[in-house]
Amino acid sequence: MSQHRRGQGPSLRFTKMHGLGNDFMVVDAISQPFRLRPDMIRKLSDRNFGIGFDQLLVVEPPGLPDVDFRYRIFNADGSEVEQCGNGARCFASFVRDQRLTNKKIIRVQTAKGVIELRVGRQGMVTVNMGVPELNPPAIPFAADRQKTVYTVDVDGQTVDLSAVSMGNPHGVLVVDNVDTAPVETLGPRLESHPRFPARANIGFLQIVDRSHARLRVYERGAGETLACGSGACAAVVAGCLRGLLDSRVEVELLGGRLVIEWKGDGAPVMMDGPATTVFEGQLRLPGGDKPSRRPKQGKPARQRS
Ligand SMILES: N[C@@H](CCC[C@H](N)C(=O)O)C(=O)O
Repeated sequence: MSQHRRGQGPSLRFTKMHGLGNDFMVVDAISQPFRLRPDMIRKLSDRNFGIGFDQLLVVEPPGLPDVDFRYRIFNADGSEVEQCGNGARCFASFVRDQRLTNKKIIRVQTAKGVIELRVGRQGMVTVNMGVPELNPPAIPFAADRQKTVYTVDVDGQTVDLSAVSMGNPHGVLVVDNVDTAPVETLGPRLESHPRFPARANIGFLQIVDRSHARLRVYERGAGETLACGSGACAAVVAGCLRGLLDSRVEVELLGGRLVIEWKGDGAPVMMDGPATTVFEGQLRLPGGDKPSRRPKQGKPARQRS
């Protein structure tokens, strides 16, 4: 429970976790009061002046029947988003470690629907990430009709990409070699491109063979990360639709490997990978950031203002 010391704000227990180096601050907002403003999230995400993380994950009681928890996700820039695949695996491991559940199959409500997490052996978790969305307005992506590959103008140059939503928006480019791909330059331009009105995560996909791929992702609201689970799912969907990949693919990211399976049209994407706990900590919040019992429902990420 939170405690107050004279002249200081309340304290907050958190756990630092990662999925293949995509790192998280995870907070149990069921057994302690919790609320953080976006500016506070940005400060805490700082790797020099804060705890350092790509995303903040918050565990809340469910708001729907037949669901175990509600899962809220905030990017390092403070924006609330709909989906985080690596975070989902850490979420499953966290709620079991904290004894919030002993179930091995956990149903979780996200801002874009319900996902199912299956806890396996040796820290591995399988996530049913749901059916990918390819309809442009639902991604959202500006296009007059649905296509597998769109040509996008970036400062006078054209780039071919696929647009996929895994609950959150992704653009996927096929490149010859991820080591030399223009992730730092093209990533931020496409992340905030006007054709992605809610911004997007941008994946650079290298096909090794039909069941192996390499991937780097410039994440919306976090920059390039060591791994992006929803990005790996979107990349495999894009690769399958382009006829370049089979239905079961090992995706090599900077931080390690994920196995992604997609059986095609109308089928959900399954993601298999590890979840790792690094340490547990307690944070003294400034007086002005008093947690409240009722966390406010945030809006999905929009254009940076
Ligand atoms: N790292 C995540 C994705 C986190 C959210 C993303 N940056 C967004 O804004 O949609 C993953 O593993 O999927």
